[in-house]
Amino acid sequence: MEYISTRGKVGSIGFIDAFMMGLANDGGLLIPKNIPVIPVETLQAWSKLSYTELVLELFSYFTNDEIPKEELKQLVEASYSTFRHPEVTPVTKLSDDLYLLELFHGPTFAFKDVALQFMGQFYSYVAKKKGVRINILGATSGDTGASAIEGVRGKDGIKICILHPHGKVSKVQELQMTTVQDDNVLNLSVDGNFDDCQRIIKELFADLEFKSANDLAAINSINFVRILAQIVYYFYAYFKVADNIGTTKVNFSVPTGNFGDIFAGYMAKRMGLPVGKLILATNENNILERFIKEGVYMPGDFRMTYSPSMDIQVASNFERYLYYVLGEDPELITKLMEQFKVEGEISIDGEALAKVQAEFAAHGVLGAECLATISSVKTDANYLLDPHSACGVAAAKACAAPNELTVSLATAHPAKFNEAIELCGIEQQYPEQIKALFDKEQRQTRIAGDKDAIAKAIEVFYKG
Ligand SMILES: Cc1ncc(COP(=O)(O)O)c(C=O)c1O
Ligand SMILES: N[C@@H](CCOP(=O)(O)O)C(=O)O
Repeated sequence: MEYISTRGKVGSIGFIDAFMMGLANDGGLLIPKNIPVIPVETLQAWSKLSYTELVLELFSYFTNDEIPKEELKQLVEASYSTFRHPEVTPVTKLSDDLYLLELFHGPTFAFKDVALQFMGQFYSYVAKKKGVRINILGATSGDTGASAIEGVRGKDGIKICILHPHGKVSKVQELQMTTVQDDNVLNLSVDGNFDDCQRIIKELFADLEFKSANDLAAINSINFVRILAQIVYYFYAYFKVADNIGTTKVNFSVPTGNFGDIFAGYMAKRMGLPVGKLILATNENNILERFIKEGVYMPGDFRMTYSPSMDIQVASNFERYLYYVLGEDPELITKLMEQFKVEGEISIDGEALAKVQAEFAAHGVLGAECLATISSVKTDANYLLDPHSACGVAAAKACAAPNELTVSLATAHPAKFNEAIELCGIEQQYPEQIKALFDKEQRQTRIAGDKDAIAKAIEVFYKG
């Protein structure tokens, strides 16, 4: 498998090079040159595998044997040995046609651990094998940061700097990031919102001189390995709920912000998994809902919501999807992304929009509906959803036709977002690991949302 950029100016590169490049050097996003299609007989064989066995089988289509089999197996097993559930991402039934895919059994209680536990192991492997320094730079609306830090804290040859929007993450998310005392971790608390943090790191990655001088590496979903690891659980969940592997269709409802998770679902569908609709759930920050319904991709006003990790307007992975839906034309994508930078809008219509609407449904879940969903699922099924997962369930109910089988992604544990849970009048017990955070000392640096100031701070940290 070779990897190319959505903007066409990187050439074809291998798996490890794509991992290390993160954001494509031409400013685009890396994608596999061809999407492998898995035959039905293979799907049937895969349906009997454990989670880690499935990871290895699926990765084998993407890694080109660049990592010797036995070493990859050790990395994968180490990655998922930190999960609290033996199935890694178990599926639970909410009703006859609605299932939850629980993605929060990793160390930081959010779906990010599924990919970032592996990426932590993989960065460490590459640092040792190649004798290179790795300086991770990431932006977070709360969950990626905690998970990425957990994946690499204390690891030799690796430093990590995470930008989070000051005062716009939940208390537990903030504690998870800022109570880590390892010297290889820097938390910058940025005056601004997540879009500002993401724009700044993308600009720093796009400055190739700065990127190379500082050995920058990416852990956000701009890195294709994040997407790859997230494709696995769509297959795993499908195998748990489908009666006839290869023919039964299953919808997936996905709480969405940066479009990484649902793009992994799109890839799974392109790989031959019988996915019905991909149901995109947003909160009030609903640029993607508007795109799917109207074909217009244009940021609205930033809103703080009960699901802060999804408080995102400019969705990183949208460019990857646009590339596919508009006929894999890198020149067109380059033009459209330039246009977006200048005019702040991309519009599609006609056949392209019809294609989008055939693949996706969308529902914007406002605050009241989010809280009502948490309350009703607690009452009806005695299951406590976090506010992001509640958006997924609300969208599944709004978009799936009666009797269609739907899996809704439970992307975080409710203990991370007690602010919303309390508003529902529900008292929850924190897991011990989360309770312990409140007694720890915090370390973070407040900084203006200014690219140059941030570049200076991270340079000092990486060189120190
Ligand atoms: C708990 C939670 N749910 C959903 C999302 C949205 O996922 P994505 O950004 O991949 O669309 C995020 C953030 O990414 C998150 O942290
Ligand atoms: N919601 C995310 C935002 C970053 O998304 P990513 O998937 O590109 O890392 C977060 O929790 O930080």
